Amino acid sequence: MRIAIVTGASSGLGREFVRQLEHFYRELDEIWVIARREERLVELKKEMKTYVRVFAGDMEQSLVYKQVKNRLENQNPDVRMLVNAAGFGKIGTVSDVAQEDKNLQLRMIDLNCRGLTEMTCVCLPWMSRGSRIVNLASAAAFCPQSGFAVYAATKSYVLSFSRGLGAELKDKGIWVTAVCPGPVDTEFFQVSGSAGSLMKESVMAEPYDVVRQALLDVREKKELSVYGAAMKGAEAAAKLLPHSLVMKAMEKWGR
Ligand SMILES: NC(=O)C1=CN([C@@H]2O[C@H](COP(=O)(O)OP(=O)(O)OC[C@H]3O[C@@H](n4cnc5c(N)ncnc54)[C@H](OP(=O)(O)O)[C@@H]3O)[C@@H](O)[C@H]2O)C=CC1
Ligand SMILES: CC(=O)[C@H](N)C(=O)O
Repeated sequence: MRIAIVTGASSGLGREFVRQLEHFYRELDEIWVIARREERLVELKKEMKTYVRVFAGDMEQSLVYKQVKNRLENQNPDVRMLVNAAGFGKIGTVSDVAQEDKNLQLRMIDLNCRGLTEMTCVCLPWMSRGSRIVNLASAAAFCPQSGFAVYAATKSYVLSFSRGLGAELKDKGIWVTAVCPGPVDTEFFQVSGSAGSLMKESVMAEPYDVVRQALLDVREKKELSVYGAAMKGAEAAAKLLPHSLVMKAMEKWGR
């Protein structure tokens, strides 16, 4: 049985991956979807032609990983693709966010870094030559960001982890792609607080376009998927210029 597993499938980019996977990979027998909001996952299941198996659970807790692992052990599927999309951010300085909720940033690190790593480790034994791992990093991974410091740091982890893991798995024919979009119009900003700046609003992308580009890049075994000219420019700037300069520019125009 050939399956794909998608975390964060109840909205935004994760849900869009599930929708487009059906068209990109016609040979899938099942898509397993993970998020806390079960009713959203059930809704998604209803609209899909491919069988969708729902795992409703909190990835900050251990139970859902055990449930996925048990199911993998029982069914012994070939995991053709893992999409790690579950994640969140919070706009604000480290001290302001901590004052509002002292655990929030720690939970962010837990979900964005530990959760993504744990789900990858759970799935890896069931992946084989040609399988793909798709990790939602962000353009925020390219350079530190004041006012979004913990989030950007978690995404630098995702980018670095994806590249290191990709190098480890290359000989096994398993390909890892880090997806690094700029702002995308999803529920992300309802959780994080407003996208805020005119600059962010002006480069806001649609989930459909970002995911389509990502799946094309995944097909071509690209290490990175960066959607749009503006974010490609941001990637180049962060490579070529001192980060202190890029950070100043972002402070001036980015918020
Ligand atoms: N939107 C953007 O501008 C960008 C987003 N990204 C990244 O893309 C990924 C997806 O974000 P996006 O789709 O935009 O945001 P959304 O808020 O639309 O989706 C986030 C998803 O993560 C799930 N999730 C959140 N917390 C948990 C949890 N504790 N356990 C299980 N699932 C959880 C949510 O499901 P539920 O609440 O039901 O649990 C939801 O399905 C994130 O990693 C984000 O950092 C990267 C670059 C840009
Ligand atoms: C939420 C994101 O990851 C996005 N790249 C942004 O910086 O707004």
